[in-house]
Amino acid sequence: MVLSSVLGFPRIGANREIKKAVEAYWGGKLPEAELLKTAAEIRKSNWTTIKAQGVDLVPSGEFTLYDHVLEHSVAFNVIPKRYQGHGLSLLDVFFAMGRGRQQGGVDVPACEMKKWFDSNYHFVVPEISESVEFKLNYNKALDEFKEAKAAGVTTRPVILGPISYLVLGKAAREASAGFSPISALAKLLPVYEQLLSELKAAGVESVQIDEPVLVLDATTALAKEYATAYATLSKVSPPIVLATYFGRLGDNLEFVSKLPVAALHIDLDREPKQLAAVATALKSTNLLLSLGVVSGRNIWKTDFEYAASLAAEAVAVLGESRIIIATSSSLLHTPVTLTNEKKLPLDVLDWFSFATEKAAEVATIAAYLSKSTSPAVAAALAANKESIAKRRAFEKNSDDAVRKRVAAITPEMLSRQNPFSVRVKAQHEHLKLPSFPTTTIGSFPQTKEIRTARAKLGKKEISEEEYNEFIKKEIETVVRFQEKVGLDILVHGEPERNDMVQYFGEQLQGFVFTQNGWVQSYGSRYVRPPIICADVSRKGPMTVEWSSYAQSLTDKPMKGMLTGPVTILNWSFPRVDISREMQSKQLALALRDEVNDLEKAGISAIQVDEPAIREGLPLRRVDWDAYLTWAVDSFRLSTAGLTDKTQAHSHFCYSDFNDIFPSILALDADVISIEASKSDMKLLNAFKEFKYSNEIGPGVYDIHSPRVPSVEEIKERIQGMLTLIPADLLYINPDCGLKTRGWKETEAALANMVEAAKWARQTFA
Ligand code: MET
Ligand SMILES: [Zn+2]
Repeated sequence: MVLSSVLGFPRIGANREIKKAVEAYWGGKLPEAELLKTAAEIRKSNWTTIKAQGVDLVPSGEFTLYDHVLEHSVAFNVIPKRYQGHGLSLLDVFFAMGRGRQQGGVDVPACEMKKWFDSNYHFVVPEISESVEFKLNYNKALDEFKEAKAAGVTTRPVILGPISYLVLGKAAREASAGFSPISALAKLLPVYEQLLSELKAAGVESVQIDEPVLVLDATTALAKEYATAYATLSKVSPPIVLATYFGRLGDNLEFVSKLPVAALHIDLDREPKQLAAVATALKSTNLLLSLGVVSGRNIWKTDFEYAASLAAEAVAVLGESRIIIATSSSLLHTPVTLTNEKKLPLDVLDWFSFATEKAAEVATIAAYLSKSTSPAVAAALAANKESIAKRRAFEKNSDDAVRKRVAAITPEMLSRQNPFSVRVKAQHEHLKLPSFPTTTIGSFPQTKEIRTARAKLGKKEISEEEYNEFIKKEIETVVRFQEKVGLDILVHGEPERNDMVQYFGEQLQGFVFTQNGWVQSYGSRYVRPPIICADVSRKGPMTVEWSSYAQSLTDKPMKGMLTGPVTILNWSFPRVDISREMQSKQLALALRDEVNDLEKAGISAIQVDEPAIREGLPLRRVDWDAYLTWAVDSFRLSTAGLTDKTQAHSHFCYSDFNDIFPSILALDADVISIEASKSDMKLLNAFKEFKYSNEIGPGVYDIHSPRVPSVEEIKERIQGMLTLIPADLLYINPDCGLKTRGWKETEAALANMVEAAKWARQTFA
């Protein structure tokens, strides 16, 4: 019999229960016990749901109230000194590390956060040094296994493997120069041994150990560490399913297939081509092969025939008994269930599968391969066949005008009329900017009032006119505040936007939307990615009215604000029937029209945000160039229609941009703002290597925390930047948009920022 397995499930609850509970707890409105009760309810519901779909191997232990990597850090006692000694409970230490804390005399910023591989999920980066005293503060995998058992579900605990944990970490500040986290492996392993032997003692039948770094190039050098670690762990552990995802094993297959584990999981959604090599490599071993055929990253219904054909290939080499049908990765990147979608037309709804439905998919495919004679399985197969055929028929409808326009893109369309050195003069004259210009990244606090107004509009409790009036007032408040505090390039604050991608998707042709398709981005922040389902085009101007209105209120330059083509693509669920490049170019053309319209309407600075450009980067270096070429071209295509005097801005955040810095340069944006303070200004190292010749504002303070940076602190950052960036190129701005912040801290922080900029003008200009 072929078994089915799910690698992980969303932790947010079908109705975002966790968000509500966690935020209430942070706000002091929910006691810890209640929070933990909600968490337990979600876990139980997840286990029973997955089991009810017929899945054999149900995951546990991957649940978290913030981030699963952070869970490992706190459980392993990898808690930086700055979070210790405040008398906080372990739960509050956990949250303080995730989001910072400024309360009751404690004032600590959050730990660094990074994107999880090429997804829009963010993890909290472990800080490792020689002095970390690893110990097991608690065994979450064990606790949740027992909890599931009590709820009537036997689960397969999931943990992040020791090598991935260390490789994803960074050297703590107190570590000695040249310290590499992986060198702590020998000290960390005993903790894993204890954790795993406790699982074994509790009767756990198999454990899923995630080692996603195995799909990265850099891991090849770690073959020895893998061999040592897994030789040690396999002695005390329940049988290990070694899980890889988001990419291919490549050369690492050679050593991975020799590890003393019971099974290997591979991602066949992303890398179906690796199947033949992996199956062959496992042939002479006893390992089972878990086939990730149901996408953990996208929402399209799985084509059962295709999945079964892949599985058949593996069965031919290894035999049925050595095959497991699985999701490609954790389902954490997909929404919880389709049953919450009441507004999608039925034929559209039929294209999709969310986490719950995907659990049913793995079970059905496994049953099919096991030659099940169940009528329910037969019906599911028939329904799948029909649904896939209908979707393929729909996908054939291309928009000829859009396709022709993409085909007609010329090299001239990718370049501004003059080089930056010429443009910058025209721009400074036109915009009348002081040295060290101050600006923000776009959004201002999305207050409860704003969200309520939008919800009311959605429920038709207020009219479009009333809503627009409300938004106008908001814009006016934001403009007046910026004038008062003394910012130089203003923004309208983006109050009309539910989300920086969704807002555009809703106005473009080619997208569909879910009501409840929330996916965790970080902590309690969730996004609802739009779905690209057809060729994309602009129906009409999208932001021109708001930007013009905002500009009409002030003599200061108003920055227009757009989300870039690559980011819209990377933060949507893309089509799988045409290339990402094609989708990106279609988006770029639509945005190019918007950029040109904004300029015509008198907007002289236009920011095209590309925070997600890095996360779309292929995980293997050999694949980089192809992606970066079309990504850079897409950005240039959207902005190159501007005349010299109009500034094209762009913005980047929460990724390590150092390694794609040449491509950031190649965008030829006049000004970029880039998050820098949360990653300890390490971004600035890139300036040592590459000379950035256009204008740039590395963020001077972290915006993910309500903590207000002092003037001194900002001055220090500016001083640090000036050691690497010429004074005449430097802009002063926060790390990112302020939408998650409250007004109180926003006002205080921006006032401090402006004061620091004034000091810089006096001191360095
Ligand atoms: C994640 S980047 C956000 C950029 C956007 N303009 C904002 O300010 O919110
Ligand atoms: Zn940002």
